[in-house]
Order: sequence, then C-alpha cells, then structure tokens
Amino acid sequence: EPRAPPDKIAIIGAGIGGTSAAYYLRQKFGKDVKIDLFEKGEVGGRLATLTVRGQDYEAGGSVIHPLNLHMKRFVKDLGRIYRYQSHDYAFSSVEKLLHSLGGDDFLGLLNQTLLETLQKAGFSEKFLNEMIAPIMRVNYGQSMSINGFVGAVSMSGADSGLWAVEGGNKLVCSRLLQASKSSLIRGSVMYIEEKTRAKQTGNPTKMYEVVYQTGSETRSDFYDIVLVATPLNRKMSNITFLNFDPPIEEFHQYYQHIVTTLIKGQLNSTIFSSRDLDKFDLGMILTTDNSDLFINSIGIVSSVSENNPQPSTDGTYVWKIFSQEILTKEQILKLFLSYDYAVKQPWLAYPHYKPPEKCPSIILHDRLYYLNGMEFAASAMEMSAIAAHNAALLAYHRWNEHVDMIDQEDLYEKLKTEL
Ligand SMILES: Cc1cc2nc3c(=O)[nH]c(=O)nc-3n(C[C@H](O)[C@H](O)[C@H](O)COP(=O)(O)OP(=O)(O)OC[C@H]3O[C@@H](n4cnc5c(N)ncnc54)[C@H](O)[C@@H]3O)c2cc1C
Ligand SMILES: CC(C)=CCC/C(C)=C/CC/C(C)=C/CSC[C@H](N)C(=O)O
Repeated sequence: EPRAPPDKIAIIGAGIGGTSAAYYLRQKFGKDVKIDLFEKGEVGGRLATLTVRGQDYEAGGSVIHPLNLHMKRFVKDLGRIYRYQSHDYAFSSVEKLLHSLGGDDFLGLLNQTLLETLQKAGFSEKFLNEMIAPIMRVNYGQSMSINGFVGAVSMSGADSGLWAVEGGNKLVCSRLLQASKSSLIRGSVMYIEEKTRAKQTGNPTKMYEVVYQTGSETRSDFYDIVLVATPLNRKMSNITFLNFDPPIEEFHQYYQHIVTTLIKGQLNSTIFSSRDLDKFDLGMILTTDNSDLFINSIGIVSSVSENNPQPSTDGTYVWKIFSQEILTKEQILKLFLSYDYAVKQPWLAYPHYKPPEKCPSIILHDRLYYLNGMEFAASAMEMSAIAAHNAALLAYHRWNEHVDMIDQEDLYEKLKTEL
C-alpha cells in the first residue's frame, strides 16, 4: 500500500531553488498536498533586475549555459544528473551526487584549488594568470584559489551561446510558482521547531512548526516536510532551529561580498587603452589579480528586453561593473568621462570558496531538507535547480521508504543497460 501523501509542505525561499523545489514536489506528491512557499523579499531572490532610465537590466544571476549536444566534457558529465533525475534517483549528500557524476576525480575537484587542478593539467602560468584568473574574478569575485569544481563551472560560464530569459531570469521563478500551484506567504521565517501534533486521524504525529513574521504579526503553521531553500547563515536567512535532538548545526560559512553597479555613461577609454576614443571598441574588460584595482570587471549590457546592447541617442551604453566594495563617486569618475545615472546593488553573492570544501548536509533532520549546501560545490542558477530536484526526489523517496532510489552506485552503467 503506498503511504498517504503528506498534508502540508513548507519551502523557505522563493529564489530559483525554492520555486523549482515547489514545482518538483508538486510533480512527485500530486495535487492534494498543500505547498506553502515563504519569501521575505522578492520572488526570484538573487535573480533580480535594476532599472536604468526605464529599462531593466539583470543585476544578479544573468547568464545561463546552453545545454546541448555540443557542450564541453564537464557540462556533459554534469548532464548525467538530468538522466539520473529523469529516472527519479536521489542523493542524500552533495558529495554522493557529485561522485555519481564523475567518480573520485570529480569529487577530488572539491578538495583542491583550481590552480592546482590546472597546473597538473599542464597549463602555463601566463595562460592561467591572463585567461583563467579574469574569468574567475568576473564570475565569482575570487581568483584561482577557488575549488576546481566551481572553477570548471565558471569556465563553462565563459562559453559561447550563453542565454538569458526575455523580461528577466526572475520570471522563471514566478512561472514555477504558478505552475506548482503553491501558496506564496510573504513573511520572514524566524524559527522551526519539531512538535508532536494530533492529526485528523487522531494519531499523534511529529510535525514542524514554522514561525514567521509577516508585517508586525508573528504567525505559525505546522508542516509534515520542510525544505530550506536559502543559505543558512545569520546574515542571509537568520533561521533558528529550536529544540532539535540532536541539535541542528549552525552554519557559519562566509559569503562573498560583491557589488553590481550599472552606469549609463561615456567610458574613459584612456585608462584601458591607448587607442583614440573613436577606435576603442571593447565591450567587456576583465581584470587580472592586482590589489590596486577597485573593479573586478566592466562590460556593456543589454536590457532584459534586448538581444544586443543598444546605445542611446547620445551614443552611450549601460555598463555593468562588479567590484568588491561600493564604488565611490571619485572611482566612478575615473572610469567614466561623464555619466547620467548610476545604480548599485550590494550582494552576499555566493560562498567564498576555500578548498577542501565540506558541503553542508542535505538532510538536516528526519523530514527537514537543505538545498543550498550545493552552492559550496558551485553557485549557479542551474546548481540550485539541480539541488531542488534532488531534494524533492529525496523527500518523496524517504516519505515512501523507497530506499532503492537513494544513493545508488554505478547509476551510469545501470541506466545504460536498462535502456
Ligand atoms: C551578482 C551575481 C551574479 C550572478 N550571476 C550568475 C549567472 O550569471 N549565472 C548563474 O547561473 N548564476 C549566477 N549567480 C548565482 C545565482 O544567482 C544563484 O546561485 C541563485 O540565484 C541562487 O538561488 P537560490 O534560490 O538558491 O537562492 P536565493 O536566490 O538567494 O533565494 C533565497 C530566497 O530566500 C529568501 N529568504 C531568505 N531567508 C528567508 C527567511 N528567513 N524567510 C523567508 N524567506 C527567506 C530570500 O529573500 C531569497 O529570495 C549570480 C549571483 C550573483 C549575486
Ligand atoms: C552549472 C553549469 C554547468 C554551468 C553554469 C555556467 C554559468 C552560467 C556560470 C556563471 C556563474 C556565475 C556566478 C556568474 C556570475 S557573473 C555573470 C556574467 N558574467 C555577468 O556579467 O553578469
């Protein structure tokens, strides 16, 4: 007899992770489960736009990799996860998931720096310093000391054919929310506590009480399953786990401070090139490691409604700058001859990578799951979506005690012969 589905599931966070989780949980558990999605800010989370002169531009997650038959080996290996997930297999830890994709070699990437990985592969110092370091700086605000796995993800983020969603990537989140028929609860989750409750059947059942603040009110509700889809640290989500036995560990991982600045103006090209202004045609400038620099990268961007960047009537473009600190007016005036608008968005953007990497647990407690441990392998929209699909499958299989669908070894060979 299949077990009756849970009555209620809570998801905390309506970024790409939480909304994908809602979508996959609905697929697995069916139409009768009530799914509540808690969000303290905007749906989309780190997928967000900023407005410059009436046009919206991506300020957070902006580019998506074209997953197709021509992708490079790394992306192909990662592609295996789609196959495993399409056959409903789940993993109970990020490490087991990565091992299933590429064995010990893949897992080993988490424990060594990108520099070590690429030096072993024979790349020259010059290539590493002048090509690879700038890609790491634009994508993850760090250099080659990051782990080899996120380094590989970052390199695929410098591939050709990257794409974005017309109207803004955050639209994916609102559409997933609609498609999953979940209820959005605008509020900030403060506590989660396990309590015993009498259900309608009269049986005492262990449930999770989710306590949240909405406006000036504090409310709470009970759930059979809870998924946390936001980084668990005091600065980003500030959720306390009360009275768990054994206690749920506090995560203190440091997230990288990155500022996105959008500026519409006339670049001071003389600081980048000796060419005459009318011959300067660079649309993207990356930087090598140099502590004197105050930017990581600067590049022309399109609005979310354009395919290609368009100059405005005065010939100026909108430039996106990534920096570690908020740019001062003096710094902006070094970069631009003139500008008519600047808008800044500081982020706790992604983990500060420092191998060897230990990814936080996916299973925090019996029916309490955590998605964002995946970010310690690599932070990207797709990684959050993969983590969400995995957590939904894991929650489903554990609810129904399908042990044969969790942490299966040799899936690649198994699925080859099954097909
Ligand atoms: C500047 C920048 C550029 C990036 N560029 C790219 C890119 O080009 N391509 C790419 O693939 N990735 C990129 N990324 C990474 C990508 O944006 C993230 O990996 C991804 O969006 C994370 O999604 P998430 O749902 O896991 O987390 P989030 O988007 O952070 O979602 C978590 C949500 O939970 C909410 N929340 C937190 N605490 C609570 C609480 N207590 N109660 C209720 N709600 C709560 C938050 O408000 C938030 O909306 C970039 C990130 C940044 C910051
Ligand atoms: C998960 C896989 C296999 C691929 C994802 C590749 C990808 C799109 C990586 C980008 C990750 C990232 C954090 C980029 C930040 S900056 C993005 C862009 N250069 C910009 O200018 O906004």
